[in-house]
Amino acid sequence: MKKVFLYDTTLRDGAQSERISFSLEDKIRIAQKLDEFGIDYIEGGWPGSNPKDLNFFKRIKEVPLRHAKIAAFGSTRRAQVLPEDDANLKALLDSDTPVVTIFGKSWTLHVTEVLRTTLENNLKMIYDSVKYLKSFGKEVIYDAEHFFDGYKADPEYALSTLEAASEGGADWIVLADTNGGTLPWEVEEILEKVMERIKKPIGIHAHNDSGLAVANSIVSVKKGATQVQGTINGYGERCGNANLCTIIPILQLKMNIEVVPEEKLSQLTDLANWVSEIANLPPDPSSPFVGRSAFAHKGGVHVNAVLKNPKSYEHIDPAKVGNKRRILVSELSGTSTIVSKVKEFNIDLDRDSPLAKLILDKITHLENEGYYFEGAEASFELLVRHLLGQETKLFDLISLRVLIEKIGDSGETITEATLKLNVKDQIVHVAAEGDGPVHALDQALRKALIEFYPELKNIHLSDFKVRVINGNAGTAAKVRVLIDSTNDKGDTWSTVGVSTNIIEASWESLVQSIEYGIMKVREA
Ligand SMILES: CC(=O)SCCNC(=O)CCNC(=O)[C@H](O)C(C)(C)COP(=O)(O)OP(=O)(O)OC[C@H]1O[C@@H](n2cnc3c(N)ncnc32)[C@H](O)[C@@H]1OP(=O)(O)O
Ligand SMILES: CC(=O)C(=O)O
Repeated sequence: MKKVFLYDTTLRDGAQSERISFSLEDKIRIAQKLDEFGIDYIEGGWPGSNPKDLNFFKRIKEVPLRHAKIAAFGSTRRAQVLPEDDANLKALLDSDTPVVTIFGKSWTLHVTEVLRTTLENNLKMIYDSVKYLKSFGKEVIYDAEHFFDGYKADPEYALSTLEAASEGGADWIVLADTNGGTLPWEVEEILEKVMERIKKPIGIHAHNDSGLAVANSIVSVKKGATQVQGTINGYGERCGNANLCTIIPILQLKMNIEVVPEEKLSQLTDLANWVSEIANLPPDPSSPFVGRSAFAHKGGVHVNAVLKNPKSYEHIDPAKVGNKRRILVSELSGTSTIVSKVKEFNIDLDRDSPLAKLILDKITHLENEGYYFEGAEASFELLVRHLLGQETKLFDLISLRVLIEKIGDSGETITEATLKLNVKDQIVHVAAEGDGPVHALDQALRKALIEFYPELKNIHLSDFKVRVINGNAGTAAKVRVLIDSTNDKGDTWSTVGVSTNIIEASWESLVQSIEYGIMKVREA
């Protein structure tokens, strides 16, 4: 099998994603990370588009890269302009990159209706632009925009556009499924025809509008394409681009094509999460290979089998891509799940023990009441420890009161919580204000406990989610409150509370969050 080159366009096509706006600093950091990971080509942006992209190419020249080549992206020359007078081609050359990628039109509809020029002139635009860039010694990648749609409309014309690029001296001909509507077998058939005519290295650039970008990329490689363009996490305009985080492990683990060093592959999950952090988008838990749920087992039957042999429900070893197996506890669990899960807390339980059965019954009952342990593993651990008779309670509640006062439509809302607790046989009575009822309760609880549990100062609430469980009961519906917490070491944990009263559900979740945080500090 020939070498397959990875071409990343997260910084250009990925940035065309609806919710993404990378800063210049973000772009530099992502480029460095992609280089370290072993990506062959990094498309940095369109220098003719905006000052940020222009500056990216200035800045990246100062950054020592180990492996990747930086590509600047743009279009062929404008219809009525000579290459040497074309502002876009000038900006590409000014970027001073070793690689320049230009896209041109393959589809007659785009030539006549979008460029509004003749079919003949479009061929000249492609040929002239590539030839001009080649005369400056650039590696030129020609992206044939809408190639598959163009081929379906007029195969001869679409092929003649590739010939124009090839004759102009393009080093690569990349076929783009720009609208993402092509099916894998169409890609295969069309690629075969292209390869009969064009004797240049071929690449694929697929969009995901039919959910087929990865499939179309993979069949292209199978047919002989040696460059795959895509983005980290599949970011891109509309439904995104081909997801390199899916393509890389498929090529490497299933098709035996080494595209990155093996040790880098085991950093793929970290890379995906890191880029999503920079993009300020939550990671997609269902993302193949790298998602948090990619190797999460929930059904009792699955967990039972995975514990006997992971291959029974895992298509690869998660460690190969830096991910990990997770066993989820829920009403769908069996005793095998419980035994395996409590082992994570260093508790050995026999599968046939009454305690394993008791924990399972309790979970099933509580989930029926609206609890959700899969998303609140700290609450599960506390529950197990209580059932084992281990004391984790920090205090006894004597009374709790929350007052909310607002006078007049424009008056400020004041929220105050009062707590009376028995902490280590001392009665503590405190009040605190907060931005809302949960904040006020949190503030009061901290005030009451800090002198007994000074570790509390390093525990913080990071997220608070409320979900109505039986919505048709209106305001009498039960609510589930999930609280995420963190500590100064970066550990995170989640707890759950359920009640028809949002304050009570929040209190339950809040108390557990603090109990768990203190328990972990003391264990350590
Ligand atoms: C398939 C892809 O993903 S291509 C990449 C798409 N990405 C972007 O568009 C992001 C960056 N784009 C931009 O910043 C701006 O659109 C610019 C700077 C490139 C152009 O801005 P403007 O000059 O104001 O033009 P505008 O965006 O309104 O229209 C695009 C022009 O490019 C022309 N054009 C489109 N494709 C090509 C091509 N392959 N070769 C030459 N010209 C082209 C269009 O015909 C249109 O010109 P016209 O209306 O005079 O015919
Ligand atoms: C080149 C490109 O981004 C496309 O055709 O989709």
